Amino acid sequence: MALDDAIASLKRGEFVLLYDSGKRENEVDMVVAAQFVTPEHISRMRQNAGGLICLAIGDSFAKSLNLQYMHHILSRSSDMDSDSKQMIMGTAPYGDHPTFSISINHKQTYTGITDKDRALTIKEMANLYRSSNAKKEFISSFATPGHVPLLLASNGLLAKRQGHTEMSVYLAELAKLSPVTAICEMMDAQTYSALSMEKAQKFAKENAIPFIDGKELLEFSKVH
Ligand SMILES: O=C(CO)[C@H](O)[C@H](O)COP(=O)(O)O
Ligand SMILES: [Mg+2]
Ligand SMILES: [Mg+2]
Repeated sequence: MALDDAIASLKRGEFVLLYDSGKRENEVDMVVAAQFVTPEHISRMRQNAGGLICLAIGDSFAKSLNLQYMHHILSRSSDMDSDSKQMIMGTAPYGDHPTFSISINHKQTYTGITDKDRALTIKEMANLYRSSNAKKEFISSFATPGHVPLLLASNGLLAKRQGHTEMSVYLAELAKLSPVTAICEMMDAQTYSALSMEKAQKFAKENAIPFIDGKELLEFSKVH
């Protein structure tokens, strides 16, 4: 079953391709468990996916760090005038709220954007999950703004929201890994749009990467 292969791949620190649905973004993300991330993973997401490399984190971890959604931070900001607040996107065209929070760099990075820097930021965030003093270490070891956007998974995961944020964290939990995943949308260099599900499935087959359809994952989550 594709899900067993996906869980095994995540446990080995390898990628999974994750499709949401035609009714949503109609995008396929490359997904890897953050605790295994190396500069090579970032390089492969950059070259084989090409979207925005983000870090999705589970709800209780996000709450332990007091992380908020960016659209809430901006709405509450006194630095944004009321006219400008009309720009704040609370709902995406496909109906979901964005899961963006702040963006970060680990303080030992230099510019924050190189494969080495982003791998350090991502890996150290995953390590933080196991820390007994996560909030204190988060504040002392990371800076914002940075080059790794944090995405906050909804409490209740797929029961609440069926985005790549929640689906990737759910997969990590099924794999009994830290609920922290690095994800990146796959882009199509020929069409300048998102890579189609069909082309992504072909890439998955050619590269022996498990491909997960969000529809199946949602059905699985309803009965497990
Ligand atoms: O917009 C995004 C961040 O680059 C991507 O779509 C990512 O997949 C997370 O968002 P979502 O949970 O809405 O799919
Ligand atoms: Mg998106
Ligand atoms: Mg997405």
